[in-house]
Amino acid sequence: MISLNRSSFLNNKSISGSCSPFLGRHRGLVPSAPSSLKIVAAVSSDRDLNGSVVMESTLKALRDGASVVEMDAKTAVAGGVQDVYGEDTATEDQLVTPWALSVASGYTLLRDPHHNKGLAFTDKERDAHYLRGLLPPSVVSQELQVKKMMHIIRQYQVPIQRYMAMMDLQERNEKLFYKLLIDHVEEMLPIVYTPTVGEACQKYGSIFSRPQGLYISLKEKGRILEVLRNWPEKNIQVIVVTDGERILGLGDLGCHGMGIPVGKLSLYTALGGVRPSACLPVTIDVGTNNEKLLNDEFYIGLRQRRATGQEYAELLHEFMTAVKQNYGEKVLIQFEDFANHNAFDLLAKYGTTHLVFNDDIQGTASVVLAGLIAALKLVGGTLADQRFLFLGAGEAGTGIAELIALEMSKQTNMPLEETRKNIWLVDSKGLIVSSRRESLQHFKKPWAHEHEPIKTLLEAVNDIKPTVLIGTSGVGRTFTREVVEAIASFNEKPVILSLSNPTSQSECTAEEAYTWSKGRAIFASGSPFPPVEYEGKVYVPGQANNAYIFPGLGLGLLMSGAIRVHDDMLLAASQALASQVTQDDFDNGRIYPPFTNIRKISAHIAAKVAAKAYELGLASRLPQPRDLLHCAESSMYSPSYRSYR
Ligand SMILES: NC(=O)C1=CN([C@@H]2O[C@H](COP(=O)(O)OP(=O)(O)OC[C@H]3O[C@@H](n4cnc5c(N)ncnc54)[C@H](OP(=O)(O)O)[C@@H]3O)[C@@H](O)[C@H]2O)C=CC1
Ligand SMILES: CC(=O)C(=O)O
Ligand SMILES: [Mg+2]
Repeated sequence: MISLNRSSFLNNKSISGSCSPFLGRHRGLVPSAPSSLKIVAAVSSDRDLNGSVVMESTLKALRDGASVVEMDAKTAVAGGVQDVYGEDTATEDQLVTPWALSVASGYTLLRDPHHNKGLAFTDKERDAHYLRGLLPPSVVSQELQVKKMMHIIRQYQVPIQRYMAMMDLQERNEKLFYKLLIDHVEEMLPIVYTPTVGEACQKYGSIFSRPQGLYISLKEKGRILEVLRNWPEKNIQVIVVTDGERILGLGDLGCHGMGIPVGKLSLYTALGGVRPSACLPVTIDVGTNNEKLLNDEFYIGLRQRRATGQEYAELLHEFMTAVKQNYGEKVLIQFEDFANHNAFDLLAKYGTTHLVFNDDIQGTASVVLAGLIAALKLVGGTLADQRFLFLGAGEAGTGIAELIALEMSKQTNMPLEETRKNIWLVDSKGLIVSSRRESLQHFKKPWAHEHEPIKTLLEAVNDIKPTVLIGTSGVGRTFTREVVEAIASFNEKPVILSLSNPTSQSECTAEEAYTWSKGRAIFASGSPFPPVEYEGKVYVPGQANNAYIFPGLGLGLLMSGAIRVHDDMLLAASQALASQVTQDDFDNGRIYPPFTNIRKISAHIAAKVAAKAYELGLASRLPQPRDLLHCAESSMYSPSYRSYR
């Protein structure tokens, strides 16, 4: 188990001393990503996730006792050298990070979450890796470890304790963490993701034990590239970044927003099969305007009010530039939970130069469109036959509205300006209408239709008479009984989506939607609700959450080597997700498939997204694989333990 660390350098200069000469002695056989190195060290490995092949010759050389080196496909074919540490390219006056390679064994191996197997180390491995006596004699299977962990986690009554137990496991034994998450996805998702991750962010300072992810604060201005180089993994493929200003529907949580990128990336691995070492969670700390946090002795971020304007823009620009410089053109950057006054601008600014997407605007749009396409099977008619009303006209609301309008336009050949007229949005000041145009933020302007001003949602429902009601306000219990009864009074099957997270912010509960509509609502929510029994029938609400989309979308982008995200990819992802809803789901009133099949679903989404990337000429991984679905499925990370020689 070859791991890369700086402590070995600090403890033993001769090890690091061997790094540079080592490079010199083995031109073409350079140390590259530690993740690949780990795989090289495992006897059975021949391919790492997302395609890079570990050369059989390297494996053979290792078996034959050659030095511990890695040769990736690129290096072997071109004979070139990937200077992942920046050491070769650094001039004499530039500082370099003294990364060193070492083989983890004994106590260090047990403390290395990437390689630790706990009691699952075999007797042979215990002998080979100096583990004798460091573990009790029993040898158990990974399945038994999963069973035991589930037993422990289920004993915790409080969700945050379950969250902490999961985070602890992730820090201790990564493969076991992912096996648990994958094998028990329906049960574990609400723990590592919404709603519990919301509570975890609110309490992040108090529960903080070991840091996860990379913190980039104003203190690091001018040194972000250096900071990126402190991260131990070098082959990063996906970054989820937040500045913590709009964490779920919980507002500005500053640096405590880190729980979100960490959680989202664990889903990239568990749901989308992207290997964990390729994932980098980042929190940009520009301060917080949350007074409670500023006065909280356990707050872990900068104690200052948020930087804005040029100072903010410069830090973000330095980050975006450094990411590209360090990880190349094709690293995927997912913007997450930024406030809308930055989110739209960042997406517009970097959408043309980087592989970026905003999950709250685009991922959410794609998942909701998928649900609506599926819902049409229950409601009847086409998308263009529907009238949509949103509560909330921010990132999620206008993002969804725009994608629906785009899909309608494609289906009907009507101009976008026309299809938008089927869609109405209410914000905190009431219905968005033309008389408000001048004072509206730019992303609301396309929705300012001709209409008398309306102040309340109930009035808007009664006036617009929507067939579909979508909550993206971040404010709980805003779909009141009157609102639900009103929409149910003129729709046989009203579609009601309460998208706001976490559960406390949901516009209504599943029980309220079914009861107040007398069992006629087609309901889905951002955070999960349990099944509801109403007048003897059981209704199973779906979860309209971007977690259905971003892991598969990301995998498709990586697989194809896409260089940009295109709206047609979001539409392709929606169609792929909608096609996975079965008759059995419909019979239960669901417009989304269960998360139990999510890896299969993500593979389908990835294949369609990748196909679209090739079709649009945005794919760089050539030639196009013949069977993209097989390619997606076979490249997924496996949480099963590997054998160590
Ligand atoms: N299910 C999912 O997958 C996703 C869910 N979400 C959830 O959606 C919610 C909103 O996120 P996002 O769009 O990014 O947030 P934004 O802050 O961008 O938008 C919120 C919108 O809600 C409006 N609003 C706030 N309070 C009220 C109110 N009392 N009545 C009417 N409108 C109100 C705001 O009005 P104004 O503009 O006037 O201030 C604004 O237009 C969050 O809870 C988030 O968790 C987000 C992404 C994905
Ligand atoms: C799900 C999500 O991305 C959000 O609530 O912000
Ligand atoms: Mg989000």
